[in-house]
Amino acid sequence: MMQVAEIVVDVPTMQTNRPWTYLIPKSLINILVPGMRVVVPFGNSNRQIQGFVVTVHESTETAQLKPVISVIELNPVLTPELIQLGNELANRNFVFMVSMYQAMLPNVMRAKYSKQLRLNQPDALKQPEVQAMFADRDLVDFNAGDVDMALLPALKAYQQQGVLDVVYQVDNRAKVKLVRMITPLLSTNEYDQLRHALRATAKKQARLLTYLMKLGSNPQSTTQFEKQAGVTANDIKVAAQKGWVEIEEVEAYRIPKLVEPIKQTTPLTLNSEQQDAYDQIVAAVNGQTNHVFLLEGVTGSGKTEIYLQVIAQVLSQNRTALMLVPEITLTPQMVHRVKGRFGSMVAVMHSGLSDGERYDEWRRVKRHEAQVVIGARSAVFAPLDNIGIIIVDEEHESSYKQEENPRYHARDVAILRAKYHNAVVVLGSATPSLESRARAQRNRYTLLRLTHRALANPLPTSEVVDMRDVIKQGGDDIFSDQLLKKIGDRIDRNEQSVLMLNRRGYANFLMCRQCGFVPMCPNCDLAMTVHQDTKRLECHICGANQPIPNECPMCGSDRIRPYGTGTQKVEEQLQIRFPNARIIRMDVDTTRKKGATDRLLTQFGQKKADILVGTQMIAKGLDFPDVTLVGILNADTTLNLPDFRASERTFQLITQVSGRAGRADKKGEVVIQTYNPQHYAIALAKQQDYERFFSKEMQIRHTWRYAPYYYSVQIKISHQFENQVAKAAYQLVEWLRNKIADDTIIFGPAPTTVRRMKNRYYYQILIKFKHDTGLEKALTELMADAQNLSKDGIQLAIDREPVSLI
Ligand SMILES: Nc1ncnc2c1ncn2[C@@H]1O[C@H](COP(=O)(O)OP(=O)(O)OP(=O)(O)O)[C@@H](O)[C@H]1O
Ligand SMILES: [Zn+2]
Ligand SMILES: [Zn+2]
Repeated sequence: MMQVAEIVVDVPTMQTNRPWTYLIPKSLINILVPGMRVVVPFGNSNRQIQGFVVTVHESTETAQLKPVISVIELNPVLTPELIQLGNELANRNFVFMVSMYQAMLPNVMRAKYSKQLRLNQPDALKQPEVQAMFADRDLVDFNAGDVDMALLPALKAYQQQGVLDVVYQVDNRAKVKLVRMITPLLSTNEYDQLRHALRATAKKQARLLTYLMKLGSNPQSTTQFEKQAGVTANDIKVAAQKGWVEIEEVEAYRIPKLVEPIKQTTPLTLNSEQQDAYDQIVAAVNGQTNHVFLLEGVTGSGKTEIYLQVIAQVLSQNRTALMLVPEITLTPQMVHRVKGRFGSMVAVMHSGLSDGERYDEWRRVKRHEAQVVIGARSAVFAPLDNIGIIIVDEEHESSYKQEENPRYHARDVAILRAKYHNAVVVLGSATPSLESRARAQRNRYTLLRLTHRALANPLPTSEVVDMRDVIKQGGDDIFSDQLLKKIGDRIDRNEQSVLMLNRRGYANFLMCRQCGFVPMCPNCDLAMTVHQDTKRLECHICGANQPIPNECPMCGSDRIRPYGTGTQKVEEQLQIRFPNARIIRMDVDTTRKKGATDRLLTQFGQKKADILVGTQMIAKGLDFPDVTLVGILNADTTLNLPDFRASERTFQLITQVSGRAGRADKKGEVVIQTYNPQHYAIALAKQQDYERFFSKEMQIRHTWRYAPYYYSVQIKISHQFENQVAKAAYQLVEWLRNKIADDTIIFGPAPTTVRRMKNRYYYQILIKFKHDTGLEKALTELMADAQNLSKDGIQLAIDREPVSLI
């Protein structure tokens, strides 16, 4: 009997997508446990790769097995729960196991490989240049530019003779930050005596001793010590050699910083609706029953306060809490609210952190030093033990779905994890997704409703402005008079306005008035967006950019002009109309730098600006008491998308951004500018009537057989040449037709809305079904086949419940 380990290796292909058995060498017996990262040999060449141990057991058939080479760290990085979850998700979402495991870990744990040349037989080296290369070493880094490419033929020949080997090494990039700490070893008295014994010329040592007397027995970092004592690193080294102090390296955490200090807060007294919701959730928490609640509460109804009090209850039982929020609402304001209640028990996880910060927050959770995690999508994999509650705020947000491989929906993952821990899930939103609301209708989830705002102030009143009339009367196509007047009033009253336009840049596109030419992206079938701040045209799909031409490249005319409106133009035009107004613009372009969102929102919160202009990133979560006006400049941008969720998106967006107005004691107003005033999504958003929207939209979904009545899977397929992708797509549909159930519906193949992206042509196939095991089997087969297709240059992606059909 020998100890063996089942290991999933870092080779994301269909053939390798299973655990492989390895022998555990004597030195690693009792050390190797499931969840650990290891280095193993793989393939005929035995190159070294990273693997994840999934099980350890005994076996008699071990003759053929290769041994594990080493462990990457001594503690497992995945818990048994996460391993099981990873397998389940891989299976369901047509993803490789190893890709799923890696998605659960901080970026720095993604393996990097380096290639090295190892000299085996020094005496066999005859060529002088190669001899020179190995003059003082027998390992040469292949990636670092150490190797003269002219030597490649010679190296290859030596490799074939066995003189040289190419070895692959797994680099561990997960680095702990170390700080050098200095600890005084002697008493104040002893330091004093030493100082008196010094020669008069030993000025620096005297200074060092004087400082040590002040420091008492407290350790201090060497950098701080140097600065405050006015000594050098060398002086400290001498002191250590003399036994005056001890220097050691200790681990330090990189904790993400905020502009403003955290203010501690205490629980508010809940109003009766809040209390009722709280009581039901806490009853489930106390009973440790796995249960899902849908908390449908109008904007500003105090959902966040309920979350905080439920978390407090869970913590009092020594269990842990996970709170997910969409990336764009994981604002410093939200972090302040959670840290204000739970202080250093909180770990924050989102993409705005540096790799080091993310790794350290992850370690704090892993070591049980943080019991509350607040984070965006991928935080759903936080290595928490003993979870009592999982909150998914703004549960309707499409950003919870990871759109690239490995695809997963954080809301689904949250529900799976809660099942494992017998924990409670709270899905919260003012505008729940149709899917979740429908489940509540069928009592799969418990519906909890908050129908009014927490502070007894009413919801804002909304006005819809028909922009067709405005244009007919020769008005401005960006701002209606009604909106301008209201903005002016706010400036006079020293209140604030929020204006949303869902398009960044200056203008949609550039067009020549003479010949009609529109500059297109060279890689995509999409007009390039005008950016006035950088004076460039930019493709919003692939990022390609070029200078804005002064004359038309086709006909030479200088009458080439920007068309349409983006946030930059809104800012510019607003400044012309209100020269004294202070305006902050928030979009991808102004928030790219680390900490920029925090800075801009802090400024707005401190009333250093009158108007906040932005894309949908300002629509959710913001809670500023002096915002009394919200303007939606073009409510139709999301409505016109060719997607069955267009109405739902539009309703959600208008309702959410409207909810930013009048959240404290001042009354709020909303102006909705639209070219489709009669559309039910806009009319019902004006009334903030979610329940009516829900029943209307459910009828439409039923008629057209969409979610939540049908499940859907999208297959996206692409190739460099359009005829190839079309052919493959039609063949695929033919193949599928023989495998699916009678009531399963296939749409397409059809080219995607933007036909060519990044120099590839895209086709899509949409499949709608109720229950279809034949289809499930076909899709698994297809995933295996994707690898063969990729040999012909065809890429294929299977997306369960796609959130965007564009
Ligand atoms: N019980 C309460 N007593 C007093 N103030 C409260 C209470 N509950 C919430 N508030 C306050 O009401 C405001 C709105 O609450 P909160 O931001 O939690 O609402 P929300 O439902 O999460 O809003 P949204 O969905 O619009 O982001 C906040 O300023 C909050 O401090
Ligand atoms: Zn022209
Ligand atoms: Zn492009």
